[in-house]
Amino acid sequence: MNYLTIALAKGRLGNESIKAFQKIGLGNSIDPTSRKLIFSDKENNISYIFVKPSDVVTYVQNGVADLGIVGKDILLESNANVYEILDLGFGKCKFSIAGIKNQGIYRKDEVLKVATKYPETTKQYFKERQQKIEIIKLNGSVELAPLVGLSDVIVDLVETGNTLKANGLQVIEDMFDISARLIVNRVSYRFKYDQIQNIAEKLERSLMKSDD
Ligand SMILES: Nc1ncnc2c1ncn2[C@@H]1O[C@H](COP(=O)(O)OP(=O)(O)OP(=O)(O)O)[C@@H](O)[C@H]1O
Ligand SMILES: O=P(O)(O)OC[C@H]1O[C@H](OP(=O)(O)OP(=O)(O)O)[C@H](O)[C@@H]1O
Repeated sequence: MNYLTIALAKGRLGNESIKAFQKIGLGNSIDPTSRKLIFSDKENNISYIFVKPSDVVTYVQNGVADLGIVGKDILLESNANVYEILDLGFGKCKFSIAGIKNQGIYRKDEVLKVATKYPETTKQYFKERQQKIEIIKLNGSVELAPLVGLSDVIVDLVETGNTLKANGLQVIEDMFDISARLIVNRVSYRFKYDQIQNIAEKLERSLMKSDD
């Protein structure tokens, strides 16, 4: 049996990711309350490493990890050279444009100021719609930007809509559906195909069961 390394995100997707592996009889070596960043499961020949959500792609793309779980938002933004083999169905939210007023956002001759944590996805989206924009790159609390006049609109993740509502904002346009995805290093997928496919199929089957 080959040795597999699996990169999981700390934070929001962490617990769901651990649960997904535990449902298929893996991941029992992980202690979510610990500050440790690496857990080895010698019985199943697997190591789990815990990294920042946006770094999961980096570890998988470089082959340090064979597999990873990451939000589709990060995949869109990073344009990573990895295989995305399964939609895991958790971490569901939408990538949306939001603003103070529900008015047309497309102002062909004017530059629209857009605050976001996701500059690449935002640039691409507006380019396809021939809207000139100025990106204001933020690292969080993006909803604040239109309130204080830093931007006209924001591009951010929306789940319940509570953050928008609490700040007097509303969705103007939904861009993409987001959820957690299982990603695989391209070389690992060739050389460890059976083992990886086995895990992916088990995860998929267990997801279908929990949908019932
Ligand atoms: N409100 C949300 N509802 C559902 N899923 C979300 C929500 N916000 C983020 N996510 C998903 O969870 C992933 C991780 O989000 P999390 O909030 O843990 O980290 P982050 O704040 O984006 O990253 P960092 O820790 O680097 O600041 C996101 O990439 C996205 O796929
Ligand atoms: O629609 P809701 O259910 O309110 O969720 C949306 C919020 O969740 C995420 O923020 P997060 O909590 O990760 O904080 P951040 O702003 O620091 O990224 C996202 O950036 C929104 O702000």
